[in-house]
Amino acid sequence: MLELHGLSRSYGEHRAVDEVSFTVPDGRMVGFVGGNGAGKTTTMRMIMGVLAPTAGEVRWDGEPVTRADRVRFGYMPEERGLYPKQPVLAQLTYLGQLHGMPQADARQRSEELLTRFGLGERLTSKVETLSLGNQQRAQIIASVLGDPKMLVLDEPFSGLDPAAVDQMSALLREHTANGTPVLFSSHQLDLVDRLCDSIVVLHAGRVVAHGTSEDLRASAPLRYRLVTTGDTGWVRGAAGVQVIDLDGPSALIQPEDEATAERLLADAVARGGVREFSRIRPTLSEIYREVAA
Ligand SMILES: Nc1ncnc2c1ncn2[C@@H]1O[C@H](COP(=O)(O)OP(=O)(O)OP(=O)(O)O)[C@@H](O)[C@H]1O
Repeated sequence: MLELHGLSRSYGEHRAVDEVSFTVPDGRMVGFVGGNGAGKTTTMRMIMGVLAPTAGEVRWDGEPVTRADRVRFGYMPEERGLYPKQPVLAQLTYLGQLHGMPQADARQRSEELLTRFGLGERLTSKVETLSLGNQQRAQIIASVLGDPKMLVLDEPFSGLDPAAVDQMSALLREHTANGTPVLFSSHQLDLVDRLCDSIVVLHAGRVVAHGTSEDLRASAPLRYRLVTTGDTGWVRGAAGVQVIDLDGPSALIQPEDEATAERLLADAVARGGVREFSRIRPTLSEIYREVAA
């Protein structure tokens, strides 16, 4: 398990990361989201020891993380790391060896993964001759070589087509199934929602929300869509109800609690036909906009 305790980093007067604390439990996939400049990359660099924290600590399995621990972490940095001029299989084999794999194993595993991800015909191609999406596939493969104990991936899904997203998701799931904690950053909120066991939302260097998508939804305001057979304008006068949007027969409302919602429904039934009365589940994007506002 990876734990961050009060991790902070300043650049001069600017506090890029401000007392960030969260955990990535064994076998769990945690999505790290936040707008441009929120501090995700800075946090990941501190996890990997590329950048020293101004304050706070990273712990691995209950102890302060060491250099030896980090050697066993798979890392996909924002700046990427493959050499453009080198053939892809040779390069991944070399990186596998750096992670302690014997050369033959590193080559076999790299070839197997490259083939699985559609690059079986490109083993001897130089990295720079691959499309950006295919370079990205090779980058992800590089980060999972050598049985990593933890995966820290900075925007691994950016630039991947939907098929590659599914293949890479399956690959990461294989690692969590073996107990490996996975932390990845992304701006693709629907993907994070679909894939992750829990989500950390960073805004201006601070954690503003943390939990499963169900937890985050539960903390979002209670909202219903009410559609009647007539004009629904009367909801404006209903006690304890905030009207978010009103368009003829259709209203988006925010009752202060469930009891108020039930009263409103009874009122609507008494006034005539009710076509729809449904709880609105906010998307992760909507929750994100609320917490980052
Ligand atoms: N080397 C640096 N020197 C000065 N400021 C920096 C440096 N690196 C990052 N910052 C600042 O720290 C803040 C956090 O940046 P960071 O790259 O961690 O954000 P991010 O969440 O990864 O953003 P993005 O989604 O755009 O990649 C930003 O305000 C950025 O300008």
